[in-house]
Amino acid sequence: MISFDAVGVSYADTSDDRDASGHGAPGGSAGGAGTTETTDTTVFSGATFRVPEGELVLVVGPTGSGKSTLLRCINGLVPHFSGGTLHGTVTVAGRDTRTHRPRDLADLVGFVVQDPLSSFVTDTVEEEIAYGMEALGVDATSMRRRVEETLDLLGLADVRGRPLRDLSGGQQQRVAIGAVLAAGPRILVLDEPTSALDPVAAEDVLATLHRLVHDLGITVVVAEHRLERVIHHADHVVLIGDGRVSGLLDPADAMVTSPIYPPIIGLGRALRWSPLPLSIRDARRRASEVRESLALLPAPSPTPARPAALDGELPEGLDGAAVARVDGLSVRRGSVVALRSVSVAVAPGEVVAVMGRNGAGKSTLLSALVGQLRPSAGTVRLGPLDPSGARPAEVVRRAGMVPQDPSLILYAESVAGECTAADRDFGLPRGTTAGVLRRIVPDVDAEQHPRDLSEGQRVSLALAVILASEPDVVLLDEPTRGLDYAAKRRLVALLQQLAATGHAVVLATHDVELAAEVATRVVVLAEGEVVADGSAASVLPGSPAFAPQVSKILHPLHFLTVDQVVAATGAAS
Ligand SMILES: Nc1ncnc2c1ncn2[C@@H]1O[C@H](COP(=O)(O)OP(=O)(O)OP(=O)(O)O)[C@@H](O)[C@H]1O
Ligand SMILES: Nc1ncnc2c1ncn2[C@@H]1O[C@H](COP(=O)(O)OP(=O)(O)OP(=O)(O)O)[C@@H](O)[C@H]1O
Repeated sequence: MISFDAVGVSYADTSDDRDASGHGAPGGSAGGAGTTETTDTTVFSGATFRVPEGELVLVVGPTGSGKSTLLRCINGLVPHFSGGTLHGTVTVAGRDTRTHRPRDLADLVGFVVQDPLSSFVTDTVEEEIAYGMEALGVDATSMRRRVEETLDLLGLADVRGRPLRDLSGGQQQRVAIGAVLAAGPRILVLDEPTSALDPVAAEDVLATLHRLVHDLGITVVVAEHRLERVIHHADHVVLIGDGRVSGLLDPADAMVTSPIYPPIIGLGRALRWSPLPLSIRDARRRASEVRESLALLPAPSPTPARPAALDGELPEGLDGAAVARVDGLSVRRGSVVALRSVSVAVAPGEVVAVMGRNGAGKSTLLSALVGQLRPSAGTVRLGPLDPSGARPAEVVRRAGMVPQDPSLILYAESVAGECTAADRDFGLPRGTTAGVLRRIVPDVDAEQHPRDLSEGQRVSLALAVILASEPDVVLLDEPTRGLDYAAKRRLVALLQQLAATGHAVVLATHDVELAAEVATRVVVLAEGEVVADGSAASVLPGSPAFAPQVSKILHPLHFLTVDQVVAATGAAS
């Protein structure tokens, strides 16, 4: 049904001949380069595979390896709108994408892009869900029914009339998925669909996709970095990296050698399990012996190692040393009370993960900490400073935030320009920001325009700009979108280094594996209130939503990460 025959894509270095929106010149550059002297960069070549009807195929590859590019070939965005040059042939249900533009494929292929906000064409939730159906001429009665079904399916009934731009990041991602699902395409292509979803919402969306594949024969192609969320739903895996693309592989076979693998596979590999289990259930069965032997050993030391005095709740006496604190904080956003009487203090050396369902108030808390939102009650302090009354220059010295949409803090025309500007703005030695960027993702092209970066590259650039300046407290809003496991490990190392040198880190995240690796403390918000606040080892394992894979497999033992198990058993990582 989807057929790739010797497919390759290259991008011309065309920063001069693009329109301001960052999309290719109208008509694209199918088969041709831009209007200026250009050099082509090949993203991948020689992709040959066929996805049969009714399969769920997962595309796996490092940050910037070409997953989005490959997905865009399926609905014709490459070559028609993304500026890429297409080699070879892609056909979808017999239609050649070179001669069929995205709108000629819209009845067949639904596409959920990585950045939901950029895909919205209407103003409110209901309108957006109905829009795709209207465009396809679905009759009013069916449309009404499908809108209701979709609102229920994605937990959006409560926000149905709300403006899209006032929704939280996860709520926006749900709308983007719902809008595409409601139109009922035969083929669904989703680019990192769960990156902004809380763990329960992510599981719901994937269970829905699974049902569509199994019950209705829909074909689904999905690219996702959080393999722990998807791998057990996949019929086949396509690996992409170093410019090459595999054929369709059995998921368990692919995981034996894939350089990218979730913790369950890391554990299976370390303990030399064969075949490798893909589901928690299979892994738990396989792990019964290990659980027994680990139970005889002392409990693992918390990760990461940190001063004992800072473990868990902020000890009294250290209160005065808090680099950031909110007391009795309430924040109203339009008609919504996003935070209610929240009190949290963060000390130097802490890495605090703020977790909670979509819309729980995580981004609101971060925005209030940098003074972007004013309290309706309570106080916010960065050290002694009240950020909402302070000059921006005073705030940025104390707190730096990477927002959920990283492009909000990127202004320059090139990666190098962005890094130089950050060095200058923060009075850093030349090359500091570029050095931090290289530590997260080593091979970003310095001349590239930020708008042309892959999502993970763009997130990394924003992280580098903020981390390089080393403010007292670093605030990161869902910082791992687009990041592969290796980049995440490098980010974890950077954050631990910052914490070890007396800085504090607060990250709002749904990435439970990241929280398990890096958080010294976890604060859980629900409906704007703090419902848990303690060490990662005390908060994460007990929660069905936030327990990391290793914890689920070894429950009731308190192991959170593969490294802890390796350290305890002496197994090879
Ligand atoms: N429009 C474009 N013009 C020029 N280069 C591009 C363009 N889009 C992507 N690239 C480059 O092509 C490569 C592949 O990008 P792509 O977005 O397909 O990667 P990805 O695997 O989806 O990344 P991520 O995991 O970060 O989402 C990257 O090096 C990126 O910088
Ligand atoms: N600009 C806004 N205007 C009105 N309400 C808003 C606005 N931004 C967010 N909200 C609402 O405030 C509540 C908290 O949103 P917030 O973005 O803080 O949640 P979150 O926990 O970060 O969610 P997510 O995990 O989905 O990113 C949600 O109900 C959201 O819809």
